[in-house]
Amino acid sequence: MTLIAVLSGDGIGPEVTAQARRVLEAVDAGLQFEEAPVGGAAYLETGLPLPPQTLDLAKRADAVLFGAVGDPKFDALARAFRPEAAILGLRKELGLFANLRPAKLFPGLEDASTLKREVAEAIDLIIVRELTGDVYFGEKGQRRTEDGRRQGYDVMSYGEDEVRRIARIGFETARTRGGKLCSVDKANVLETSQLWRDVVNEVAGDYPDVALSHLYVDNAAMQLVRDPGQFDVIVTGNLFGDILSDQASMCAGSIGMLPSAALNGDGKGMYEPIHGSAPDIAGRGKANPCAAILSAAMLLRHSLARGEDAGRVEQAVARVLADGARTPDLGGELSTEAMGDRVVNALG
Ligand SMILES: NC(=O)C1=CN([C@@H]2O[C@H](COP(=O)(O)OP(=O)(O)OC[C@H]3O[C@@H](n4cnc5c(N)ncnc54)[C@H](O)[C@@H]3O)[C@@H](O)[C@H]2O)C=CC1
Ligand SMILES: CC(C)CC(=O)C(=O)O
Ligand SMILES: [Mg+2]
Repeated sequence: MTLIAVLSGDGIGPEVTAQARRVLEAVDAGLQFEEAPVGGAAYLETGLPLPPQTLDLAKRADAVLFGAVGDPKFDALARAFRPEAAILGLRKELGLFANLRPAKLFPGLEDASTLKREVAEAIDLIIVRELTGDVYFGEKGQRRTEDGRRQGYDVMSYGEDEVRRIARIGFETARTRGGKLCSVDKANVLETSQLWRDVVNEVAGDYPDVALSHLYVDNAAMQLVRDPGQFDVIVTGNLFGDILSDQASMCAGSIGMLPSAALNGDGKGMYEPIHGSAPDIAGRGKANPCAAILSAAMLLRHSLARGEDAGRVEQAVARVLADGARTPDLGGELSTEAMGDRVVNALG
């Protein structure tokens, strides 16, 4: 029996996750699903954003299908109780250090991209984002300086082992694609980045067949909109990867199009769209479910070793988009559920 934990969360999380689950059910009626509350929904139910029974389910399951967490109504809570603590906790507890975020333009979405058609057409890259380190997990807090002023701090740090293992994922990913890896850092200013760059260069010795380059993150952000076709695989830290992937999503037409896989290097994975809970459109059937559906395809490929089924789902999404199916973010009028219907029907 294959068990999928479904943690759909807040805002549009449940709306898009429902469509991803339907697609998985259409691919294999034998998959078992178990749902558990997470994020703001879990806080309201249990007083905790990541209750022990939810974490236990995520650990027991063969894979986790995750929606999104967060809502402004929880902003005043202490950090440990905010919905976002749940996703950071899951990533840490499950050891999901490698986040794959593919960005490519599906044929038909050229006009949805913020880039000129001929520039947009070339985007087909994967951001390999480190996911359990960096400022998100360093010491943090607020304090008073000696003169009584408030100060906030978040410590950015990386150990060499953390950099080495994500660099290896970057090189291995590049090997399966175009053989090009671009490491993104801020080594002209940050010690963390200098270590990052040194370690990536050391690991490169094991991958002479991969062409390695380095970019500072500010330049990388600019290059991503100037000429995204130059990138094959980008490997970068947690913070930079978070920001660059949202940016890459608009090159590919919408933040509602980008899926992700968070992996522990041993088959365990959590699969989620890169977007958040989108409180501005939640509850109105306006969310694009494609990112969640494509995340389900990544689940099939990476946790269930069912690459052929993953390809079927990706082709179904490509087919309905080529036929003109569009949610509002892509300039259309289809509801979240209607878009899910189209993809399920295209699966045949
Ligand atoms: N993985 C997660 O659970 C994440 C959670 N968040 C949380 O989500 C909440 C909202 O954050 P925001 O900064 O507004 O980012 P967001 O990604 O939720 O939304 C940004 C913009 O993109 C639009 N958008 C997002 N997903 C869409 C989709 N599938 N279809 C159509 N439009 C879509 C939204 O309507 C909004 O205008 C916050 O509480 C934040 O902390 C943010 C990012 C990731
Ligand atoms: C709550 C955030 C750390 C999640 C996020 O923005 C992301 O992983 O893309
Ligand atoms: Mg993000």
